[in-house]
Amino acid sequence: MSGTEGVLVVSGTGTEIGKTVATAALAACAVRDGRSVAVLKAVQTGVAQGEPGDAAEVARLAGPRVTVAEIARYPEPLAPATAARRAGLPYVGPADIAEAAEKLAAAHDLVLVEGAGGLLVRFDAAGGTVADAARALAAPVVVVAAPGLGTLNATALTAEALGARGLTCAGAVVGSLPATPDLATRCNLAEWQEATGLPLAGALPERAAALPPARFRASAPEWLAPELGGVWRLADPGG
Ligand SMILES: Nc1ncnc2c1ncn2[C@@H]1O[C@H](COP(=O)(O)OP(=O)(O)OP(=O)(O)O)[C@@H](O)[C@H]1O
Ligand SMILES: C[C@H](N)[C@H](N)CCCCCC(=O)O
Ligand SMILES: [Mg+2]
Repeated sequence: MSGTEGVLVVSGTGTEIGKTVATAALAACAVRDGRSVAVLKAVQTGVAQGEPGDAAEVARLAGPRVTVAEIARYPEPLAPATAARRAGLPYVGPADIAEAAEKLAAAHDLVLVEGAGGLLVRFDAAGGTVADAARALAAPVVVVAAPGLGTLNATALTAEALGARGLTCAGAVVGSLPATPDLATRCNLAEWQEATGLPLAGALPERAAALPPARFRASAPEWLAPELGGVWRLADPGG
């Protein structure tokens, strides 16, 4: 089994797509392989101070051996730049994200950086994105995507945006795969690389986040391809 090290940015085709759950699975695989892991939720929006956000969800699923951190949070469930402006709070831009990730990387084998929403969501008034942070870090990007009808276009657009910025994709991961995939999903999985330009490197079952955490950690390698630290392979989806 190979795996991940250094800094990896976990982005996706949009919000509520399974980035946090996929991040927890990536972290769990690396911990199982004996690596020290930190997860940085760059900016959390839509969660009040003291409430559990994405970092807490990663800690719950991936376990106490994973260091979790968050740079800032803003109360309204909006893009970070918008939420910061409306709250009258300082922006957290790509350079801040890169600096925080580098600090964590000095003390961990693997740092996973989760953005907010998709790749081009704005973090500051200058329009800085998590793609800019990935560039500053020279970090590969994992693209978490939906499985069903419409995902091929959204994933291909994300692939183009990565390519235009000279960024490397570490693989696309389906964030939540139904137990009984419909026709579009089966066809999407079969055509993924050809249609999107990104290699498919895993798929989390839709029940993953509801599993008891110990079971989540034990099962995570089944959901991620060897290049992401697991043993997943695409079974014939019948598309
Ligand atoms: N594989 C899965 N199993 C169970 N629940 C899932 C799975 N994938 C996503 N979910 C649920 O869907 C919701 C959105 O997932 P998640 O929080 O990972 O999205 P996200 O892409 O990280 O969104 P954001 O942009 O807000 O960070 C959550 O309530 C999560 O528990
Ligand atoms: C609040 C939400 N869950 C995310 N944290 C932020 C998503 C911003 C998406 C912006 C957009 O693409 O329209
Ligand atoms: Mg998230």
